[in-house]
Amino acid sequence: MLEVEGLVGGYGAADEILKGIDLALPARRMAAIVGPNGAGKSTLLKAIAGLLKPKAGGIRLEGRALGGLPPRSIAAAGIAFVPQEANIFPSLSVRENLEMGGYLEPRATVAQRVEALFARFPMLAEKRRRAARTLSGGQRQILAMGMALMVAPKLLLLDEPSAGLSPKAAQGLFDDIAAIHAEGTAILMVEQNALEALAIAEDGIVLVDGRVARTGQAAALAADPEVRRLFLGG
Ligand SMILES: Nc1ncnc2c1ncn2[C@@H]1O[C@H](COP(=O)(O)OP(=O)(O)OP(=O)(O)O)[C@@H](O)[C@H]1O
Repeated sequence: MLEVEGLVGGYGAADEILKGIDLALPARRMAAIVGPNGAGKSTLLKAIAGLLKPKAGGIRLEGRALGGLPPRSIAAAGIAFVPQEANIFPSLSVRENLEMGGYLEPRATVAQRVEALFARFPMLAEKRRRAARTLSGGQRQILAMGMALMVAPKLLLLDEPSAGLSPKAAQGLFDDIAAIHAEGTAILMVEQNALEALAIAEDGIVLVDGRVARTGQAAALAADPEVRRLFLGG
């Protein structure tokens, strides 16, 4: 469903963070992108979401070229991006945040999807009138994912969803991510908690210095002593 070919790009004219990335993700599949700090993992997600203009290479969703399109068109094509930071509106209520997530959708669809998300995540229903700033870190991440799910995306891009969470909160969040995937959404997730991410993903992609160093079945990569030693901190 998603094909990335020879993707080169960075933040300025001179810097090249992504040095020729190739990857493919079938429909409904989940892949974890892991690798050392500064490898370009977040940059890759930003490029797919249209926040960075690639210098070279292609990005296709179901055969349609997306490289160079504005983020709004990429969202409309079915890709929703949850950035690592500033991914909710703190002063708006939980419900208003979800409504913002669906601002491209017709009003009736928004109301329906908010109700579906309340049924799916009872915590969001319970706190629907609370300002988002009063949520815990893990609850904020669920709200941020809920906002992304408001467009019923084919592909969800998650940038370090467990960042800053306690191990227990992170595990709860990973369980929710696994459930969202099981319900049929393809997910490409960047994670520092590499082993936990590989445990819920089907595929693993190890990114090192702007290039794909290894790909394979997530479980096989997590069990590979060389991958563990070189890329996953032992
Ligand atoms: N907004 C930005 N402007 C300029 N350079 C940036 C920006 N964001 C990231 N970079 C640079 O791009 C490179 C890759 O960063 P990126 O955040 O993609 O790495 P990462 O693999 O996600 O790392 P981490 O695991 O530490 O989050 C780094 O050298 C970083 O300094």
